[in-house]
Amino acid sequence: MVDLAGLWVPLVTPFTARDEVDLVALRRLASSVLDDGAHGLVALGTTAEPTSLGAEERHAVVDVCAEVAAERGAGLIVAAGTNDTRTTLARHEALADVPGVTAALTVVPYYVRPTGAAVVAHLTAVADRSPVPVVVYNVPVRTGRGLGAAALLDLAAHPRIVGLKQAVGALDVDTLEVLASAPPGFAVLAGDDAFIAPTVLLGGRGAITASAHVATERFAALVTAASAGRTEAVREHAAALLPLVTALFAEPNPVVTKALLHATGRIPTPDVRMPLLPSSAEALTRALGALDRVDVRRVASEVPLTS
Ligand SMILES: O=C(O)C1=N[C@H](C(=O)O)C[C@H](O)C1
Repeated sequence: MVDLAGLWVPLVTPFTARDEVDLVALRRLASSVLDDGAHGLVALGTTAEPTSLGAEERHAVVDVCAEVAAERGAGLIVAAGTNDTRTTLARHEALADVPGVTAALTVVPYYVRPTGAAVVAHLTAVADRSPVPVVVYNVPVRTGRGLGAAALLDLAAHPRIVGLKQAVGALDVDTLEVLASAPPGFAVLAGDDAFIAPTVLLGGRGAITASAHVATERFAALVTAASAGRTEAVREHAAALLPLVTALFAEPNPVVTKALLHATGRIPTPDVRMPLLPSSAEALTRALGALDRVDVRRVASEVPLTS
């Protein structure tokens, strides 16, 4: 049984002023979110700007995340999907050499626009050969192709496909069908930060949440409360966090999050690589205000302990 329950933070890639990956800052960030209640780390998620990293940089990022996860006994998901099957297979096979990987995150191939049947064939071929379990990443706004309930439930029946990061911008009927009908060992994770509460209340196992770089304790408490069905607490946490989530996603992820982490002294620069542009001053001001209004101390007793 793969343990995907809880809050997973897809880490940004901090850059130095010389545009190098700052592995020291990455290590610090990874440790801090685990200290603050995250169950695990996601390396090379969309938030990490993976398409702007070279092969050596990608390896270095994964190595740091693997080290920190191992030190803390935390989970590690590594995003290994891309838009061609051969490269996707090679990236999954390479995970055999990374210790402690909980699962690979495998995105629906973007840009190419294969048929639904072809996307299922791609994900099945990858899962057949992957040395680690696979979590499917369904994010049509980024990929141009979305998977509906029938395809997702087909994939959920594969013994190596253990979960779904669902990011369809809504709690739609397909998501409800998957939550209702997926096998017990299959974990649905909220992939849109604004939809953690309803997804987990309806049976989702947790969330992969870029916003949780900040106010991590409160996001962890939200997931914990929703998993336990404590609806009053869920409403309170979700209401407190929504302005922060909308502020962080006012511009393309992760530009505002990086600006906020820099402004609060947690990464050395707010820099993103082109084609992203840095956050506007207005978006940062709004995010700082939203973060200021989240009371993280309200939740101390609800944060699950990591080892
Ligand atoms: O990197 C991720 O994983 C996430 N990416 C999403 C996106 O940028 O679309 C947002 C989500 O919080 C996690």
